[in-house]
Order: sequence, then C-alpha cells, then structure tokens
Amino acid sequence: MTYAPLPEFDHEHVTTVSGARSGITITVAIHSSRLGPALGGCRLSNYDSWADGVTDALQLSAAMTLKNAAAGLDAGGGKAVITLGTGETLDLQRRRDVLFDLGDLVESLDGRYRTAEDVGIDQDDLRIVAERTRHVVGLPGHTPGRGGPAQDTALGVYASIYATLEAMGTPGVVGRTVTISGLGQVGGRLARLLTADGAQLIVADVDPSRRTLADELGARWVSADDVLVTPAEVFVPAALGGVLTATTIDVLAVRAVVGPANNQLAVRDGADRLAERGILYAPDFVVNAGGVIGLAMATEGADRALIDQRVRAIGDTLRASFREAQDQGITPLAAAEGIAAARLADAVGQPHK
Ligand SMILES: NC(=O)c1ccc[n+]([C@@H]2O[C@H](COP(=O)([O-])OP(=O)(O)OC[C@H]3O[C@@H](n4cnc5c(N)ncnc54)[C@H](O)[C@@H]3O)[C@@H](O)[C@H]2O)c1
Repeated sequence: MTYAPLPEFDHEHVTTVSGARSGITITVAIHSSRLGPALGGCRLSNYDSWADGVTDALQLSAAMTLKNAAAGLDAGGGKAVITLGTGETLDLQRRRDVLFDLGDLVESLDGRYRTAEDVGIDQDDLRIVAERTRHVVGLPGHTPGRGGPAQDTALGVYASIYATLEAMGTPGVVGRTVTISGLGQVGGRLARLLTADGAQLIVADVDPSRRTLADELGARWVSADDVLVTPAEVFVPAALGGVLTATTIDVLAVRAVVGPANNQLAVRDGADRLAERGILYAPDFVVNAGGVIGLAMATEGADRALIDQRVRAIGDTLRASFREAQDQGITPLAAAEGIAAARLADAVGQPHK
C-alpha cells in the first residue's frame, strides 16, 4: 500500500494507544464533527509499521468527512485502525482482547466517534466491541432488510457506473466490458448485479477461491498483475486503496474508473493525470458511500425502501459532480470536494472544519 503524504494536520482529535489487554496499537482519528458525531468503520489490518496504521487512520477519517458530507448525512468523519504487524495474526483470545481495548477507547470518547465494520472487522467482532461501548453502529439485526453495509455499498457503485456511462455518452451496461479488481464482499455483489444487467465482466482477485464466483457468472478471469493493463470500458477498484499511482495511471487501458476502494489515488495529482489521459474518474468517496448511508439511516429508523432510494441517489451526486467539472473546467474530484465543502461550510454551531 502506498500512502499519499498528508499536506497538513487538520484533524480535530487523534488518539493512539497500546491496548491495555492486547498491547496492540489502536488509533481513533476524528477528522471533523462539524456535521455531527463522527461515523466511520474500524479497520483491522497488517501494516509495515505502527506509523503506517496511524497514517491510514488519518487519511481514512479525512475521507469519511468528505464521504458523509457529500452523501448528505448528519455525521462527521472518523475512523479507527487496529494495527497488526506484517504477517501477524490473532488467536481468538487476543482478538477478543483487542476488540475490548477498542471498545474502551471508543467509549472514552463519549459518543464523539461511532464505530462500525470495515476491512478485517465483521459483525461478530462488532458484538464484542459493543460489550464495552454503546457507540457501535450496524450491529447484527439493526439494519433493516438484507443487512450489512457491503450490499448498500455495491448498490451505490452500481448506480455510479450507470451515471458514469451516461456522462460518457454511452448509457447502459449491456455488452460493456467492466473490470472488477477484488471479488470480495462488495466486488462479488456488484459482479452479480452487473452480470444480471448484461455487462461483460473481467475479474481478478489475489484469492484463487474467488474464481468459483467468476466461473458461475461467466466472467473472464485475469491475474491480479494483469488487471490494470487489460482493456475495458470501466475499471472498478474493489480491493485495497492506493491502486492509482503515477505508474498505474499511465498504463490503464479504460475509459473510466468507478469503484468502492477507499483512497484510490496514491498521488495527489492523480485526478489530473487521469483527466489528461481522457479517463473519467468517479471520486471514490462519492461512489462508496452506500454502506455508511445505510448504517446512518438505519440508526435513525429508516426503512429499506428509503435507504435504497438514498443509496441510488449517489448516482445523482455523481452526475452533479460531472456537470460541475465540465462547467468549471475542473476534475470531477475537485467538483465533488466542492459539493462536500459547501455542506461543511453551511453547517453551524459545530466545531471548526
Ligand atoms: N464493505 C463496504 O461496505 C465498503 C464500504 C466502503 C468502502 N469499501 C472499500 O471497498 C474495498 C472492498 O471492500 P470489501 O468489503 O469488498 O473487502 P473484502 O476484503 O471483502 O474484499 C476485497 C477483495 O480484494 C481481494 N484483493 C486483495 N488484494 C488484491 C489485489 N492486489 N488484487 C486483486 N484483488 C485483491 C481480496 O482477496 C478480497 O477478495 C475496500 O477497499 C474497502 O475499504 C468497502
């Protein structure tokens, strides 16, 4: 994973601790609570160093501020990261210990940050965290309908792909080639939706067991190494962030990038580079907001139909970003950041940002 350098420190509050039970480094980063108490998942992942874990928490929480603002949620941006060393795994006892440590840390923030699932944390883990804190969102049984943020995230990406193809002047997915890198919780669900609509899928995953789904859907399987150079109309990054480096942008053979991975751009000028290559970039924090929209709305008691409607409206936010970009001669990323910034600027009576 490549981390774009942070231009400045503008977070409201960051706490990094060694868990009292586990000794594992845990960071909670609250970037902004201007629109409400911060909401964002907890990631449990391996890092080269504890400092990389902190950097990831800083970047992910800043992205949550943009995501929640652009999605029209009354929620600020925050994120937690549990930092495991390279190759480190947890046995059941240690996993429980670190989840209790996380719960205590979240509880100590008294509701300023609400945690949820993210990569490496599932609903069983959330149940354990909830034994130590009230500030957990998306517990099993709390989301109406099909449940789980991945389905809502996939639906938001699906709506985004339609909006992007429309902006490219080639609406609809029938017969269009779409490459999905990462057939996990989101990528797998998205693959099913697009196949049902008649898209031609090309898929890759580092986990060979995902090939079963590829075969079931009649998708073409390519290696994870080749996925970026394989020609297609749309590239969907659905694995880890940081996939769009100066080098990979130069070799991409697609017309658009639309995917759920957080913080896809490893270089700050990545959006400009994509535009120079004539590749339409759908900003990740707009595209992947479905999960958090579902979580936030479920806590407010919304029903499934209303949540679906709001998740599908991600396509409209994207259309507005593309229009603004066209009108102003800026990238869609800058336009989407402008939409989020306008909401943040309108918020009153809350702390700075
Ligand atoms: N789950 C959500 O609701 C949600 C919400 C917002 C953003 N996201 C982001 O979307 C992405 C996917 O999330 P997910 O929940 O599906 O995760 P996941 O862990 O279920 O799936 C990721 C998949 O990517 C594969 N993978 C890992 N490295 C790869 C590589 N180099 N090349 C190809 N495949 C690779 C993994 O084997 C796995 O199958 C993540 O970046 C996540 O942060 C997810």
